[in-house]
Amino acid sequence: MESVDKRPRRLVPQACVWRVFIKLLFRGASRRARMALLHHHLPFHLHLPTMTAPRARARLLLPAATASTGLHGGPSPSQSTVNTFWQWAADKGAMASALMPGFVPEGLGLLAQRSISRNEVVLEIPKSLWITPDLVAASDIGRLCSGLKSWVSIALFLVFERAKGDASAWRPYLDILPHSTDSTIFWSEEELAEIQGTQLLSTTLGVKEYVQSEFLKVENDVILPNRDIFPSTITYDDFLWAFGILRSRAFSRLRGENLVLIPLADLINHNYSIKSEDVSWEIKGKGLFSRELIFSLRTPVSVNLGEQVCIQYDLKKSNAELALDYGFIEASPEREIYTLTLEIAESDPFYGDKLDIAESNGFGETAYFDIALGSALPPSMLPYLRLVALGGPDAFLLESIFRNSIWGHLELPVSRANEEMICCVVRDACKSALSAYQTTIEEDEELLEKGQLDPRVKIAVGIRVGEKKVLQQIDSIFRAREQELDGLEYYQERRLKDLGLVGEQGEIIFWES
Ligand SMILES: C[S@@+](CC[C@H](N)C(=O)[O-])C[C@H]1O[C@@H](n2cnc3c(N)ncnc32)[C@H](O)[C@@H]1O
Repeated sequence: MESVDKRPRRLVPQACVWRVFIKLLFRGASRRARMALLHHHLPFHLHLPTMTAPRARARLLLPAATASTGLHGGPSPSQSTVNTFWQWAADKGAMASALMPGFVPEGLGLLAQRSISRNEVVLEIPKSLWITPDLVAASDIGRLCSGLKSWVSIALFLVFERAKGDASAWRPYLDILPHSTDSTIFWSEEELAEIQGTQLLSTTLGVKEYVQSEFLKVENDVILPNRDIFPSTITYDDFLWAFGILRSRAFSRLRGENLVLIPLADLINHNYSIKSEDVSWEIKGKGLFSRELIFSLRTPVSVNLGEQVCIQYDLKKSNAELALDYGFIEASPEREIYTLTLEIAESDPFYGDKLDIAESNGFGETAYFDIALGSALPPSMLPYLRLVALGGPDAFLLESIFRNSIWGHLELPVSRANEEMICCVVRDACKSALSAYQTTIEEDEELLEKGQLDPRVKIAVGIRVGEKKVLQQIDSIFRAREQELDGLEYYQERRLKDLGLVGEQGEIIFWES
């Protein structure tokens, strides 16, 4: 579905003259997602409400949620509700010979009714059962939805149909949808206090702010002027529910403008051990001349009778994205991502030249670098950092005669002052970010080892420990670099070498005239 930009807090390093902003965005993958799907929707600056951590401590040792209250606190659908939905989907042409919906630890899921081989087609859902912007356009509220973003029109459709109750043709589907998930957008203030200091907190607040602003627009422009069509009150919470449903249930390639909800197929849960993503489903033509589109789902692994058929939702999502979209995380280092956001400040005396250089090399005024636990820094991060920090005696490199070669120069240390500056700024930003967390890595790890955490607290602890580890890793990379400053080769030395003016031992060669 349409993504939203996530503009978290800015960190201004104390000791350095230029600014580095650190914030969480959807990871590298995320960056793609952000660019493709959402980035024009959020205001750049977000205000973070003050979160009070101490009240949240009480939750730490609560037992895990019990099945009787439903996975996410709301009532679970009853077996008969699930049966009604199953029958309704079959009547509308859904084909599922080898599986059935059933209750599983993740809420509802798809259970194998026999052994199923890898790559076997397990579900086929005709387009007539999909909820698309076109379906909304042809519905009772269709004429009111022209011009709305895809996700806004489908969200409005979901809350509109839900408010109709028995009168809705979609009731059997709406009845099996969860009341909420463990996505951070549904967390209480007390639960959010558990992620105080994290990029995920600012992202979550940013997303909620975005949803609220979209709701206010749709309320003013569509709902309130059409009271005859929307007789019952539709609230921000209803709209947030629909947003959460779309984020957690739309398949990864069926988002943005292509947003589609596919009932029954959207009961498929995620299994971290499945490493193939794209082969699990496709959209293909069926029937005479292949005119009818169907969504076809294959099992990516073989499954025994009674087991769940699952897929891999998205290999590239960070834990923060998983927590935000679906309400779970994984214990794997490549999912533990911190996004360093760098910016060429408008107040920089060389702003225009730097921006020009950044743009000629595929960057902008702001650049996002996703850093994963245990992985090297993204290759273009150091050149960009050096560019942002360039000034003083090094500023000659910004002159236009260097324009074609500057990026090559920035890939190597420019000067001691420049290199020291980048170490200082990044280390300051890391220290500042680390000081905002309420707990240490050791305290978090102890909590995780003890177990018995409420699912949301477990997500919170996993997220904050992951972010802190990545920040420590970044800090240690730049600490090591700081210690090497005297041994590095800088631009002037390289230039003299190129001109043959430096001897084997690094001495400057003079000529006799
Ligand atoms: C596409 S829906 C799958 C159907 C869902 N289980 C239900 O009850 O409607 C995605 C949601 O299922 C749950 N889910 C899926 N895979 C999960 C997993 N591996 N661990 C925990 N929850 C999972 C999360 O609540 C997620 O937001």
